[in-house]
Amino acid sequence: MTNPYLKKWSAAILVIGNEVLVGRITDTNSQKIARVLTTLGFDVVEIRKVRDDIDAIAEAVKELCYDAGVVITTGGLGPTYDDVTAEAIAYAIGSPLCLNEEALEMVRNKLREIYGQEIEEVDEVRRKMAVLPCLAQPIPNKVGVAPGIYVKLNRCKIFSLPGVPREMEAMLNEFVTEELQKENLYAKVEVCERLEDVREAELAPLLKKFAEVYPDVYIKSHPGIEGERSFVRVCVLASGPTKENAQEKAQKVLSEFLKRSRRRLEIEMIEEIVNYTLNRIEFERKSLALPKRDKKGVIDFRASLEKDAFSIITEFKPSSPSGVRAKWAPIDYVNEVRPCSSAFSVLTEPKWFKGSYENLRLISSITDKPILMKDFVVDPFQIDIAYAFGADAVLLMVDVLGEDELSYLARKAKARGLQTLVEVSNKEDLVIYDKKPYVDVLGMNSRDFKTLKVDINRLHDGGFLIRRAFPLAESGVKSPEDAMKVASWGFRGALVGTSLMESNAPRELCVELKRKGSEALSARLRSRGLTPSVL
Ligand SMILES: O=C(O)c1ccccc1NCC(=O)[C@H](O)[C@H](O)COP(=O)(O)O
Repeated sequence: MTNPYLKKWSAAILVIGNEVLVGRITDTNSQKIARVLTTLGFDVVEIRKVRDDIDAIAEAVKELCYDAGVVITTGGLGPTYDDVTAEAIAYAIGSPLCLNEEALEMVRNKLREIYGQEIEEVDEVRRKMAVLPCLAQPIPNKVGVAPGIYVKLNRCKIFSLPGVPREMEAMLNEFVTEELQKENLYAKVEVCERLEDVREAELAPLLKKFAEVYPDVYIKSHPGIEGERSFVRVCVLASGPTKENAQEKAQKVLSEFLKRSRRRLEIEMIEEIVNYTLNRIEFERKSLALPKRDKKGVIDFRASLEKDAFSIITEFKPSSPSGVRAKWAPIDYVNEVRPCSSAFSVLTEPKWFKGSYENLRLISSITDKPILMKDFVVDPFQIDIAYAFGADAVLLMVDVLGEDELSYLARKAKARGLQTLVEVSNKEDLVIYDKKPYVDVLGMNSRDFKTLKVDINRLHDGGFLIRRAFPLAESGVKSPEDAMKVASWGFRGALVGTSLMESNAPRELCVELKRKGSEALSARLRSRGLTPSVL
């Protein structure tokens, strides 16, 4: 029987021989066959080893043929009593055995070549090598005597090759390759690069992420040590309709991986937080019971920011790596800043920011303003968490996620009805991400993640680069003057945490930030002959 879902491009390898099982011989054939099959575009789904036993071989061939479109066996084609592959294949496909005249001629020619004389009659022992399943085609053996066997079991192509490596390789590289190239399969290309001074464990979380985000490529790390220094070779195997296409796909994923891993390792603090978050989410996936969302519907985050000339997102931030002397508990804080707040941002990261999902739920239950869940979002489960605990938008950081993972998570957020605040840390990324349709609000952070220092001058004129998304200034806005500056640089709002959390009078400060930002914005519009309509 054939598996109805059999993929003709999946392949399996069967190594036959007691000598392999008792450890007398090291099997190198399967590795070579796997490599050739992979470069031909096949997915090798299994490599199995079996003893010289007709029933065991036949059973294995049938099982492997159930799931694979191609099965290559190696070993058991010789003249001795324990060479039983031909008989086993015949048994597996339900065919009688026949003396194959073409195969006999191949054996005779080879013997003539070896002994340098005409062979009248091939003896009984050697004739055995020409007895094949009646439906089989013999495969010429350019190096040794025993012909290989090519036969089909329903849609599964079976190639039986000799166990002697040189003989096996000659058949594999010629007959088998030519036959399989007719399949018109996708081309496969592997590209690799070495990352120096890094350990495999440090890359493990990112590798896992890439395997999730790029399910159609195979990404693998190979660690090594040279003297005192450790390195990891990272390889990406991709397939495509043409070799060029596969090469391009593999190279794109590899380059993205190298860029991301170098950046993450460079920004140590972010790397530490992200790795901790990946583990935390694994734990939460098993232990956190998601509540039913209390809030009805999702509030339009962007529309709320657009209502005001200059908007303030007030952040509830109990702690942070750069230090916050927080003076406020959630309810009091919300009541204080409510009049000036266009939206709230609630930290949920527990270790460095002392945030919690409970704060998110609480704040969302006492305000009708939209809520941003502020966390290091690296896993789609966090989107479910955000929704369940009442958020209306999520933060996605370009420095943490890179382009493809970010778009994957953004699509997940959109599917939940949540909006996105995409955060970048440089102006080049502002231009790139402004074009992405899944970005609702585009924020530029003035914090240098290596030193954690904020410098709002880094945002200079950044807002003007944003044409489609809502332009938001993030971090370091402490005074009305700062609000005026970022508004004069084209930003239409600011995300403010530390200065409000540390203030004895956050309402006054927040109102002033909003007023001065709005004034600067209207002055800018008037200087361009425009009438500010939302003031
Ligand atoms: O706030 C930190 O120390 C910090 C450190 C490392 C990564 C992110 C960090 N902050 C996240 C933010 O983006 C800010 O909380 C947000 O922009 C508000 O900034 P601020 O008004 O300066 O608190």
